[in-house]
Amino acid sequence: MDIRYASHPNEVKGFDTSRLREEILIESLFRPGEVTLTYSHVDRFIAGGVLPTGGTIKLEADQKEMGAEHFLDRREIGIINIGGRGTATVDGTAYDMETKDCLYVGRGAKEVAFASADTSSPAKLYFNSCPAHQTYPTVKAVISEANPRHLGSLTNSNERTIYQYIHENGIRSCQLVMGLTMLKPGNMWNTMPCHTHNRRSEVYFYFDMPEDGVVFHLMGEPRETRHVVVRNEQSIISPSWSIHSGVGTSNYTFIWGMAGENQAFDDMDMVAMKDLK
Ligand SMILES: O=C[C@H](O)[C@@H](O)CC(=O)C(=O)O
Ligand SMILES: [Zn+2]
Repeated sequence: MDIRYASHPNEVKGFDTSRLREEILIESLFRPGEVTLTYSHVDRFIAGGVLPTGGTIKLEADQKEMGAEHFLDRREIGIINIGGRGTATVDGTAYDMETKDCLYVGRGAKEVAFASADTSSPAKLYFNSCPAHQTYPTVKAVISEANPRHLGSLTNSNERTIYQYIHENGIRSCQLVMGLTMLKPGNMWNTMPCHTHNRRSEVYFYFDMPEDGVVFHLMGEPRETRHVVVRNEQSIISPSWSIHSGVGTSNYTFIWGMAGENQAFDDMDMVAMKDLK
């Protein structure tokens, strides 16, 4: 699996474009018939994707890097389908996964496997996983069961709805907080005004973008910002000290996942617009 390390903000200031991309961008998450895994030492967060184009694909532990027999021996996972209909089977129980359905699987599940209902329009299962100290029940939620929060306005080009799936008042977990944000047509900005949360790191996964569309994702300390050009179905790892915001060439959707010290979604350190550099 692809291993990423944590970097000090003072070191990141000196990175050129390719070094910054190597550290924080995950360029390829969906490969036919494979599970892709990126392991970040920031909060030991794993982000990955599964694209079942043939038979069933199992989620397996990287024996060397995880030192575990099963992927979820000491972890929990949140999975959101962004593709065609599929199934996620957890220890023999099959969960139907339509697009934008979310499945949380608690620590200790042994066999997790994925399949597409129709391989001509395969499921695309994006997931986030982090260490877990106890078992919370495995629960599925459809988008209408997620908690919607409407934010922004068309005049600020940032009208969007945040759907919270795994959070303090929704699907329970040890660390993982996860959901997705959909921008309304004509809106291109996410998370501006921006924030940091030194208590948690966060991974963004951008999708529902045209192939030639880009998001200029903004990262860095508030007074030392940098951008990374992100394309459809790519992820960005945001260390806890970094802002995470972006502007696209058209509207898009993104999945956010967080882990760390707390799960308090609103515990953010807002950055005043006058302080950005
Ligand atoms: O800590 C919370 C996260 O950064 C996101 O949920 C923000 C977001 O989806 C948005 O403003 O559109
Ligand atoms: Zn955030």
